[in-house]
Amino acid sequence: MATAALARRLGASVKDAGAKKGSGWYSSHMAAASRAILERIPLVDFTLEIRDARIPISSAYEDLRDFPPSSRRIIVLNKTDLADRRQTKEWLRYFEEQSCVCYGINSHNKDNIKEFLNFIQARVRELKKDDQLKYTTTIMLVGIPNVGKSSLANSLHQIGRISAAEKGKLKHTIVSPLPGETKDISSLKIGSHPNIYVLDTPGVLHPSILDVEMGSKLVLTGAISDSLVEECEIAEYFLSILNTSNEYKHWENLLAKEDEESSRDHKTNFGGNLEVELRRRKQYLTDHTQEAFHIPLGSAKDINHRVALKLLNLYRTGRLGHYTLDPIPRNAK
Ligand SMILES: Nc1nc2c(ncn2[C@@H]2O[C@H](COP(=O)(O)OP(=O)(O)OP(=O)(O)O)[C@@H](O)[C@H]2O)c(=O)[nH]1
Repeated sequence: MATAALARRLGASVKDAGAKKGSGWYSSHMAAASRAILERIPLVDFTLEIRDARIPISSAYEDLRDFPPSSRRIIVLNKTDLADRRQTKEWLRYFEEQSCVCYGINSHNKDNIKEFLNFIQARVRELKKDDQLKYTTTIMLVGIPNVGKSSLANSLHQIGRISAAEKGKLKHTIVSPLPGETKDISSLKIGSHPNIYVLDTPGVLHPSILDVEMGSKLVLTGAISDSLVEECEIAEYFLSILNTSNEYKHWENLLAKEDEESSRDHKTNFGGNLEVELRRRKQYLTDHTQEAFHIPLGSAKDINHRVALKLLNLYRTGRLGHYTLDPIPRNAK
């Protein structure tokens, strides 16, 4: 079946699941969080809207849709390591053309975080000229579930404190591959002179997703829990995307390239041993990729389910290539 038809079928299942009271993706904690976030927007200095770089439009935070672009609102496309690099550049250009301040980032990459911290500090200096610099700056991270708000908050906290030579224990907000794990608003210090704090907030989705294709992208990228629909249906949708892309042609190169990138990142970030890391990585990829496509004995339904889970895990961790699922709007300038 064609990708669009599969997206609509999966999106319809997501929509039906969301409509079931008490068991959908919208929970009472989201309603409370949405109100708490809206109350704080006028009080904070900056609002960072975190989106998933693979779905820059589908992952928009609904409550901010009607706010006009402003230098105090920054759109952050996170998980750029999982998206198509060329399309991310086009998306950044698109947002700039819409007069939005926009930044692309991989929250797990130390160099990205350092550059982003410099960018934030420059914005803070611009906003708080002269004596205002002695006052504390607050930055609130908002977004739909699972886009990486807590990961970004933790990374900024870690790097910010090291560069400010701050002493004391590092704090952590909850990071999880499952959506909806952050339930409270928490603050982490990311800079001194001036003091800068980030507020990590729970992910909030709109109570009803009207666009069925958007629903299918949200479940594939992990913003909506897999438990609401059949995992086989999600995997089938991913396979249809894979079939229409050229990514699989790069799979042979992907292994070598990822080895190279991963060991370089590992060395730069954590000072690891190159050879050991290369061996570990190769072994991991070989084991896991073979495991995914090896058909174990068992009922057909069980096998399909296991393969679907593995496939989704490989896709979501970037081991099957880089995909941007939202196309740039045709009427873009
Ligand atoms: N590949 C990749 N994974 C990321 C990145 N940022 C976060 N993740 C992963 O995405 C998942 C969700 O991250 P969280 O930081 O818990 O997301 P969140 O937006 O706080 O989630 P909620 O609690 O649902 O609001 C985790 O498995 C993270 O490790 C990134 O830049 N690249």
